[in-house]
Amino acid sequence: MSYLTALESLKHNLLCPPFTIVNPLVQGFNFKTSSSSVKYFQRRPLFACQQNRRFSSRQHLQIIAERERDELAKKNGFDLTQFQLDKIRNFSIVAHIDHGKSTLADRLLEFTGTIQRGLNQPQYLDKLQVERQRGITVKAQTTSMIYKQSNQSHQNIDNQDNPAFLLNLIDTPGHVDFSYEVSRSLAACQGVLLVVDATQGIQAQTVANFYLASECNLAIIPVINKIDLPTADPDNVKEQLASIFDLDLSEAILTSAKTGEGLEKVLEAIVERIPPPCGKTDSPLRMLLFDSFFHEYKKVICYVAVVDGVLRKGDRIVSAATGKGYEVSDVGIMHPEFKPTACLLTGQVGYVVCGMYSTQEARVGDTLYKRQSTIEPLPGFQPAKHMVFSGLYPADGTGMSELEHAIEKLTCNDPSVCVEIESSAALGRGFRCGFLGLLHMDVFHQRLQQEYGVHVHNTIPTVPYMFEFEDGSKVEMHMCTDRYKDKKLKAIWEPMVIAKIILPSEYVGPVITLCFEREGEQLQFSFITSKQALLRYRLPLREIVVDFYDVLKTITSGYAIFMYEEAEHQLSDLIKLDAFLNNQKVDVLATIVHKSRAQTVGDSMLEMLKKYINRSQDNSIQILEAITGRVVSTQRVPAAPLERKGVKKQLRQIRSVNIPREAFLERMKLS
Ligand SMILES: Nc1nc2c(ncn2[C@@H]2O[C@H](COP(=O)(O)OP(=O)(O)OP(=O)(O)O)[C@@H](O)[C@H]2O)c(=O)[nH]1
Repeated sequence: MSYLTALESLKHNLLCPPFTIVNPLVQGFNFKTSSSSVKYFQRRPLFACQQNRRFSSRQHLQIIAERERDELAKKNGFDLTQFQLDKIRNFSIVAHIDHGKSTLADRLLEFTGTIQRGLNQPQYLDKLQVERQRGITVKAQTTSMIYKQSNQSHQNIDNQDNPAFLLNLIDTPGHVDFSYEVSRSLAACQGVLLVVDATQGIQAQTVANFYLASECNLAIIPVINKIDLPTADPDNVKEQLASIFDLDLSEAILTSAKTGEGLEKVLEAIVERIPPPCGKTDSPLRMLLFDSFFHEYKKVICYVAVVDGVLRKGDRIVSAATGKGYEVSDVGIMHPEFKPTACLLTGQVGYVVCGMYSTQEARVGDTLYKRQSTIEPLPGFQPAKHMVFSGLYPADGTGMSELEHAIEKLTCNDPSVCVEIESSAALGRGFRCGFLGLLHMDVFHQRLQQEYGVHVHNTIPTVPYMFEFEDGSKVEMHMCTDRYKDKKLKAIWEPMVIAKIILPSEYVGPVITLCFEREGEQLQFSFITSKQALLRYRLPLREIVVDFYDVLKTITSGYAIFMYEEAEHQLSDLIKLDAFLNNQKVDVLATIVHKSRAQTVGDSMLEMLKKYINRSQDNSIQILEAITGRVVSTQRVPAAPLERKGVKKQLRQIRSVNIPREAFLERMKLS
């Protein structure tokens, strides 16, 4: 574990009163510790401590801290039993990217006294370093708040004295690449706040999230945010909500997450319009595992929604997916950090620690239930649909097993990534991973480095092609492997999407040109209103995943709404280019390109290889079209003395030809 990771873990999970972070060297602390921990502190002077206490190691500190935290929780007695079903509301905040979800979530946490903070603090629920650096949410976060209605607002509901409600909020990401986080979160909710930026109006993910929530039969509360901005046009947004979603205009709540305007109305609407969960309190326990993450000491921590029954610390539970049994060692809610409770009741959302060690055990969508009871498992989740695949190989001193552990832990927190082992003659052993998009892939790499300190080389991302062989069989492939070298390739089919673009009429011309350039086939062109047009196109996925949306946003000044759904694979003019060194095929150099670009890509690959190839003997390089065997490009590299001494060490020997690692990395940038 890196020092920074340890520190973050301490900050988030360990440091509750009476612990503080101190710098013992700067503050002159006299640590009477074992010699190894003295060394530890000297190398890493920042550490957690409690005055007048001694800790012989980090583990010792951890154990003491956890024991004290549990004692504290018992003393404070966080009692969830007061929140029976009718006093619970579970909801997600959903929106298009940057419409203000996380800011609104922060304000709600402040309003309910769940967090106290000053101005200009980073967003509380965007906890990951990558989120703070990029300014976007990539991970759904769950937090509970206790909301007491004011006398005035409460008079409309019932006649008890100021009842308290347990509100479970899930803040979700807005970018389409993280939509799997949204769909899983919705499974733990009965309603959503659909936030729309008052200056931008309805956008692609507003539409996608609206339909996701509707499909789950959730109550939808439209919230028009950023009304403090001079360009805000809430009336226009209300009209859009009515025309596109058929929502009642009076349902929309106007807010400014910046100034705090409208917050109480939002909380009242949550209590009044979102139904309480409808589980059975006296049935056997059934809970949905909807998220998880890996904790250095406790191992997997599961986020669960209790659908029926009650979960208590010490209960023995079973996973419906694996049949394995566990004992619950800790249970609680996020308020706003881990708050142990004695139990979780029907309808409540919280965390469970039960000794699971990996993603093989903690499967999102799984049903957990009590041993010796018979239950019907919950429906679970649709598997994630991977749009791009890329190889990850250890780099810069990272070992294969280190990378494997890091990927295992990270996929526990991001189950939308699929992983399988692959090996390449050029890069050694690595992993082939599937992602929901390029941003998702980028964020995954960054998290590997920042949260687990591992370094990776990634291969060029590809979409999943379908290879058809002469014997009639078809196989989906996301790398140019030689696994099926005994079969004769007949054709390549590529994944397609049906794209729907809603845009102001004045931008129709440039968007039609863009779709044409990206090999799109027009399916529909119509006008929704006199000012808004609708275009539908069938497009190759490979053209979408790279930069289509960015270009579309630029040419329409950000006004186009873009959505797409999967379509069937299509037989395409694609060809596989194989590279031959001294008449022998080198699988890691193979690539798939459109026929029209075969010559250009073949030539540049050859030039690049020539630059790097070992000239100690006569070598020939050829790029061939795999199906027809047509030679696209060919070169001879004549023998010459090695230019650099010692270069041999860095070379990979393939088919008796030495190729340096950087050649493969450069090759990845081509095509
Ligand atoms: N003026 C103004 N700015 C706001 C308001 N709400 C959010 N913002 C700003 O809008 C930007 C995006 O806000 P976020 O809360 O990060 O948006 P988000 O929807 O959570 O973004 P993602 O999670 O990345 O999709 C930030 O710069 C916020 O400070 C508001 O009511 N008024």
